[in-house]
Amino acid sequence: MTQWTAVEGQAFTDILYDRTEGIARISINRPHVHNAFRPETLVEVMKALRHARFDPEIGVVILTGVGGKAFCSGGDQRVRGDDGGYKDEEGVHHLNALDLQREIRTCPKPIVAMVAGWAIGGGNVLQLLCDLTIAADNARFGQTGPRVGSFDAGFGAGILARTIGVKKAKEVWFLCRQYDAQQALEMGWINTVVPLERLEEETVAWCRQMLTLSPTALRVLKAAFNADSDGAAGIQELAGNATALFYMTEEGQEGRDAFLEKRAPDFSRFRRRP
Ligand SMILES: CC(C)(COP(=O)(O)OP(=O)(O)OC[C@H]1O[C@@H](n2cnc3c(N)ncnc32)[C@H](O)[C@@H]1OP(=O)(O)O)[C@@H](O)C(=O)NCCC(=O)NCCSC(=O)CCC(=O)c1ccccc1C(=O)O
Repeated sequence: MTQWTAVEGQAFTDILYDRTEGIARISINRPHVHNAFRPETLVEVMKALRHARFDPEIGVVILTGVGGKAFCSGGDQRVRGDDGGYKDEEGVHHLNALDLQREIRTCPKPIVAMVAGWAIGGGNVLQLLCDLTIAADNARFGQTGPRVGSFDAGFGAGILARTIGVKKAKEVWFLCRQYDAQQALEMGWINTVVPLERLEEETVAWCRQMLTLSPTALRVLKAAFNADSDGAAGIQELAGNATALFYMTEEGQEGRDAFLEKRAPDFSRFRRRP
C-alpha cells in the first residue's frame, strides 16, 4: 500500500493533492457528480500541476478521481451557463478545460491518468491527453457532446483520431456510445487494464519505473510526441529543450563567456560533427 502525504501549503476545495516519493497525485474530489469539473476545479488542478512541475523532487504526476466510480464525467452541466461556458461563483463563464488540456501537454514530466469508472465527455479528453492511462476493469469511456449540446473540436477530436484512428474516433463522437476498458484497450485508447483493487499499485509501479529513467530523455520524448500536433508551439517546446541542452555545453557557454569578457568568441575547439 502506497503511503500518500498531503502536499503542505496547498489547500483546495475541489481536488486532493498529495505525494509519495517522486510522484505527485492530483485527484478530482467531486464524487457526488462523478467528478464533473466546474471552472474552480480546473483552476485548482492547474495550480497543483504547476506546483508538481516546479517541484524538483517530483518526476511523475498521476491525475485521477476520488471514489472509484468515476475518473471524471466532464463539464458540470449544472453550472453550464448561457454565455459560452461554465459559470464560476462570480458568474463569469469559462471554457478553461482547454487551458488544462494545454498544460497537461506542455508539462515536461509524464502525467499518468489513473482511471476507475467513468471517463466521459471532457473527462475522457483529459485522460486521453495524459501521457499514459492505466484503467481499472470498471472503467468506461466515451463522448457525450452531440447528445448534451457540446463538442470538443480541438484535441478532443484530433488527438482521439490520432490515438484510435479516424473511423473509430468518428464513431465515438457521432454515436455517443460507451466503451468498456477492454474495448478501449483493444483500440489503443488506454495502456492497460487491471482489476480495480490493483489500480493504484499498478499505476505506482509504472510511475516508479519511469522514475528510474533519464528525466531529460522522457522530457524531450514527451515534447517530440506532441510537436507536430501542436504546430509551431509544439516545435517551440521541442526546440526549447535543444536550447537548454546547448546552454549546458562548453560550446554554448563559450559564446556567453566571450560576450561577458568583451572578446571574440573562439569556437575553434568544437567539432563540426558529421
Ligand atoms: C457518466 C454517466 C454516464 C453516469 O451515469 P450513472 O452511473 O447512471 O450516474 P448518474 O446517476 O447519471 O450520475 C450520478 C450523479 O452525478 C451527476 N452527474 C454526472 N455527470 C455529471 C455532469 N457532467 N455534470 C453534472 N452532474 C453530473 C448526475 O446528475 C447524478 O446526480 P444526481 O444528483 O444523483 O441526479 C452520466 O452521469 C452522464 O452521462 N453524465 C453526463 C456526462 C456529460 O454529458 N458530461 C459533459 C460532456 S460535455 C463536456 O464535458 C464539455 C466540457 C469541456 O471539456 C469542453 C469541451 C470543449 C470546449 C471547452 C470545454 C471546456 O472548457 O469545458
